[in-house]
Amino acid sequence: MVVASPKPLSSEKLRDVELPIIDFSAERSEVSKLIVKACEDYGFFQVINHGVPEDIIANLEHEGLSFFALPDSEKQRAGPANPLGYGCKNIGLHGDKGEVEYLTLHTNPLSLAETSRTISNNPSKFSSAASGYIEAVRGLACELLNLMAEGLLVPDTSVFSRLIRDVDSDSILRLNHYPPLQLDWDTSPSSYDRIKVGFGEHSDPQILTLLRSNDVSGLQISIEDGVWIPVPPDPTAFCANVGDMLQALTNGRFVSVRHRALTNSCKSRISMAYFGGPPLQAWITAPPELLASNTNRLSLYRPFTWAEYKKAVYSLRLGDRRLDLFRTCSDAAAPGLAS
Ligand SMILES: C=C1C[C@]23C[C@@]1(O)CC[C@H]2[C@@]12CC[C@H](O)[C@@](C)(C(=O)O1)[C@H]2[C@@H]3C(=O)O
Ligand SMILES: O=C(O)CCC(=O)C(=O)O
Ligand SMILES: [Fe+2]
Repeated sequence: MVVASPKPLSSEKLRDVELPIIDFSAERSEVSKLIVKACEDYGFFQVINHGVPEDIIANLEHEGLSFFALPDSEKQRAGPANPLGYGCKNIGLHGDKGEVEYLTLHTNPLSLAETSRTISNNPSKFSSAASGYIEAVRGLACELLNLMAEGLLVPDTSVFSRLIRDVDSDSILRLNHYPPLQLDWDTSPSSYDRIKVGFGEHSDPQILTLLRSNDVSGLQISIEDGVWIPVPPDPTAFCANVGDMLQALTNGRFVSVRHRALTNSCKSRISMAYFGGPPLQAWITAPPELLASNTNRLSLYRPFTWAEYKKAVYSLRLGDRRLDLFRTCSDAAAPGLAS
């Protein structure tokens, strides 16, 4: 069957680019150089041979699929997403919509145990699958952040990872489910336009996101407005997204990647994203070594706390470029926020 794209997607360009794949089992200094290059060029890479045990991933995927298969009335017990909990089609608080249902959980063990009671009839099974996954993926995220600091020649190599290892880190686990689209036989041929936006264009606000999906395509990244690069699905890999906080912490050397997820398949897509965030009171400032490499030794962003940034995140729309609001030079700020 020919798959056509609906109006909002048809004016866009798709570009076939080979995105960086990092083999985590390769030699350390080589890995750190490649990661830095990927974060500078794309703010994105895929990690293979990452060492997160398959059964840990499979357990959480199984729990997620069981939850999303429940009748609506049962899923609603875990909602509405405010912002934690179950949400369907509404993203955030300002009218963003998408063909997605999701569960957003705080990684804090007490919060996780509490939310699990609304998610499953066997809450301890759900929370142990989620906490096993969080622990393993946080370990990988910390290692990647250490490699980034090494590659950037920052002497304090745990300067970034410390923020997400902190017991008070404000990190999130999110399960997204993009159901296969139903064919509507009795309407016009346009009902065959099967590509829909599951999760609209945005950047992730936190430091680093590690996202794992099943073998169904949908994720795309953009490094140029209106041009999209599809990410080949690989259930054995993790996608790493530089978040807004890492862009600020590297004084703009790394770019927080704009991305989105489309639903385009007869198969349902499930993704599990770990968003490594700092503690609420943490100050976001680049280490001095990264300021010195900047031509005029200035910081691109004014110092701010994650709490202050998070407030801005939740007061804005999904696609807004919020980091621009924190730039030091007013003339360098983007003229406007996306609608
Ligand atoms: C529209 C929104 C949803 C979001 C909070 C926001 O106001 C803007 C950022 C969105 C985002 C994108 C990445 C993650 O999926 C997320 C959990 C996050 O931290 O920022 C979502 C937020 C959300 O769905 O609550
Ligand atoms: O499901 C995906 O592939 C992307 C999800 C995403 O970008 C997010 O949850 O922030
Ligand atoms: Fe995202």
